[in-house]
Amino acid sequence: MDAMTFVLFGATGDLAKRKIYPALYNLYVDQKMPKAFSVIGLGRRELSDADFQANVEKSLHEFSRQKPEEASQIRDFIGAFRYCSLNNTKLEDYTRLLQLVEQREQELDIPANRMFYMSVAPEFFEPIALNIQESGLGNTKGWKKLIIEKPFGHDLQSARELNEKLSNTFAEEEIYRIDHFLGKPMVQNIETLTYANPVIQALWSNRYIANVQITASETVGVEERAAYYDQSGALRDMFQNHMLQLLMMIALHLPKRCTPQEIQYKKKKIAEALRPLTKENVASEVVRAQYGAGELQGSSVVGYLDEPGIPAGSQNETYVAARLWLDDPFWSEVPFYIRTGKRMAEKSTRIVIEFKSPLKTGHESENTMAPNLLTLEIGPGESMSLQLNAKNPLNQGEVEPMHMTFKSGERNVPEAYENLIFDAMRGDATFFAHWNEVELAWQWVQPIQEAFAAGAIPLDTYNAGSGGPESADRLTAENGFRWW
Ligand SMILES: NC(=O)C1=CN([C@@H]2O[C@H](COP(=O)(O)OP(=O)(O)OC[C@H]3O[C@@H](n4cnc5c(N)ncnc54)[C@H](OP(=O)(O)O)[C@@H]3O)[C@@H](O)[C@H]2O)C=CC1
Ligand SMILES: O=C1O[C@H](COP(=O)(O)O)[C@@H](O)[C@H](O)[C@H]1O
Repeated sequence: MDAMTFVLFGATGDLAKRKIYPALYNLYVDQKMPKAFSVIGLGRRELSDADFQANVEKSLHEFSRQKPEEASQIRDFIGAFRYCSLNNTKLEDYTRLLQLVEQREQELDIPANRMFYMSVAPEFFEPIALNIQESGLGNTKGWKKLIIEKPFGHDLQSARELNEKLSNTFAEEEIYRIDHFLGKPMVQNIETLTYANPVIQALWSNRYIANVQITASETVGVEERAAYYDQSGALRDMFQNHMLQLLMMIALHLPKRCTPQEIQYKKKKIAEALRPLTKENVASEVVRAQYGAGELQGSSVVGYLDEPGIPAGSQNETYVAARLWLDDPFWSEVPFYIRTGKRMAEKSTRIVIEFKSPLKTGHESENTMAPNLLTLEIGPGESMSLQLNAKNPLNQGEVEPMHMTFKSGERNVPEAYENLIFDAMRGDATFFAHWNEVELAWQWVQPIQEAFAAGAIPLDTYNAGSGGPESADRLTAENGFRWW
């Protein structure tokens, strides 16, 4: 692993505290950080290096997967951190930053390899990239890379503009667009599952698969993010990025272990194969809804419109479900159902593959037999479970479902941000969103955005703590299925 300087914009923010510092620390403990590295934290507020280091240490005690125990290890780790007060939009502030970066490179005697991480609000993505270029920070003799947070644009046009601007400073292969769902261990496992298991590989097509269901249900509501979420909604916040990325990953055909470039190529092919929605059919393929008041885990919770900061009469969706089709030889005629919502009964992100009914046997129990299901539980907790049918030993005439389940159990597995930062450091883009995928995903959701804006799709309601709006059942039922 190359020695490097990690330049973090948004170092005093929530994401840095909860995810980025713990990720760096766990990589350090697991000896996955370079032998020599320096971290430069940036934000507007004035902090001394000591204050900054104390904040980082506090975040590790609170949020790290592996709790810091050895004082010397912690000291060594946070000793690599320096702070520089900077306004993202002021070019003159970058002169001080460049000086500090160069000074640290000299002190540590490391090459000018620079990893820039934009953990700031999206309106700063463009000015930061420009200032990195203008200040000379980007003209390095070593490598430079950019990790960029979501959201990447708020529609097709703004995403294209952002990409265009970033490309003046960073080449595509230098940009690592974070989609943290791609860092989740079970999602990273999909690739291996499909190429390393002949049993699964043989079944991975429309010949055996009846439908694919991707669910991300959350119990949390809008929390303290009203200003962002009311502009974003479930479509932009979850569907365009995380959910479509899961679809691309699960639909991949991997006859062998592939390079990052091959995976990106295959994901692009899947995204291109998504059958476009039209003005005429969008309302029949998409359901949107907003949560009302309800009961969740024994407590009453308010509806979306009564959440702090939500404007009266907001028509923003907190739930989206859709039926998608891939015009691809492997997947034609297989519906993909996607749903995601806030304030639902349970927190669960999962993919369920429903297999076609068993071969016709003429046996009377055939119609009542449960389908074979392969369930990949992505979080919280990870498991993989296969539902098969077996004879009930107490009633020999009866066929009943049985489950074979693998749980990752007590293993203290790395978190998404650890996996992703590690991959970016070593230059592996397999689990990052390539521009082609991002652009195609925005292109696919555009008719939905337009239909929402025009009020062409009714905004249904569902009670907080429920399984979502009943109207979503239509999407599966119309093809003879149900949600799992
Ligand atoms: N928090 C989360 O769970 C998630 C966040 N994200 C994304 O990560 C990014 C950061 O989010 P989050 O950490 O929550 O945001 P916060 O609002 O908590 O932090 C924003 C950071 O930006 C800095 N900042 C704001 N304005 C300026 C400025 N003009 N110049 C320099 N620094 C500035 C702030 O520092 P200061 O106040 O000192 O200036 C602070 O460090 C966003 O893109 C978000 O969408 C993505 C997924 C989850
Ligand atoms: O990106 C986001 O993801 C979270 C859900 O992530 P998870 O890892 O907790 O499943 C979601 O709550 C948030 O609204 C969205 O911005």
